[in-house]
Amino acid sequence: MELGLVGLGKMGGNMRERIRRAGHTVIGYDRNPDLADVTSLEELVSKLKGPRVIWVMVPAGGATQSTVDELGALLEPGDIVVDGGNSRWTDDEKHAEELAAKGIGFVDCGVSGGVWGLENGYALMYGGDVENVAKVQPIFDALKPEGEFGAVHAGKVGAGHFAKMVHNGIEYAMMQAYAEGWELLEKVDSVTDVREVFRSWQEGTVIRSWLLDLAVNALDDDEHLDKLRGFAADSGEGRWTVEAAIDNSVPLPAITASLFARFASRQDDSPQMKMIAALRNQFGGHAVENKK
Ligand SMILES: O=C(CO)[C@H](O)[C@H](O)COP(=O)(O)O
Repeated sequence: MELGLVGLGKMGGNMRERIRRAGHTVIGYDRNPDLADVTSLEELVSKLKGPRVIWVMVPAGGATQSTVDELGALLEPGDIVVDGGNSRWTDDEKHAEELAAKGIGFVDCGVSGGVWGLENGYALMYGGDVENVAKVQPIFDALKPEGEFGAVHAGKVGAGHFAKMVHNGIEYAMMQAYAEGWELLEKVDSVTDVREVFRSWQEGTVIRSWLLDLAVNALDDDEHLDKLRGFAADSGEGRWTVEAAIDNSVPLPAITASLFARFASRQDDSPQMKMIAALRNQFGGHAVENKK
């Protein structure tokens, strides 16, 4: 089948290649002309035969919103827009309604696989009407990993991004657990080769996982991670997971703590620990450390 793909960055560029390898025609548009097959969204739409399927793979928020708005003005009834970015699931219903008013279908799809997806396939979590999902199915089949699992029609519009958001929340907590264990192992003198401990865990243990494999890759590149600064950004999915937990009164202590650990990583000094130190000093006369 034919697909229009908007956004050819780290994810979209490799997805175009994987879909082409499966024998489909992909016309890609990106603001960067070096990556694009066409020079504008208008040209992209004009080159596709209807009913069209356009997959949007741009950053969540403003960029996705403006792309959906522009496509809404260019597409025709019966066409479908797929949002494959890491959009907040609450945006999906809005996009579906906006496009439905013009007879255009909408499917949301959480995509996981990162830079390894080209070879390994992309895990897909999608939401939307059965009829709309069916029109995109050949593309889902091309992108998904080989084998029985790796793709799911999670429910109605928004369910795909909700499932991906929870996946990323779990990703936060798992990474935090490996990171904490690694720091503790590095701290003690009795363990002389932390990297080999991590490597040994890759087989037979209850904590083996792809994230653990990636941790070993990272330690092979830089045994004590000396080249890195202890700073971690976040793109929003962890926050949205915690917000959804609050809205639904679901306790998420591990995921919430892993999000907050990232915030702590952005401070050179801890204002709240100054207050703790001051209070311990006030009530117990405990020693404080003064700035040099
Ligand atoms: O979707 C992904 C992996 O599954 C992204 O790589 C992930 O969302 C990165 O998120 P953050 O910047 O918040 O760590």
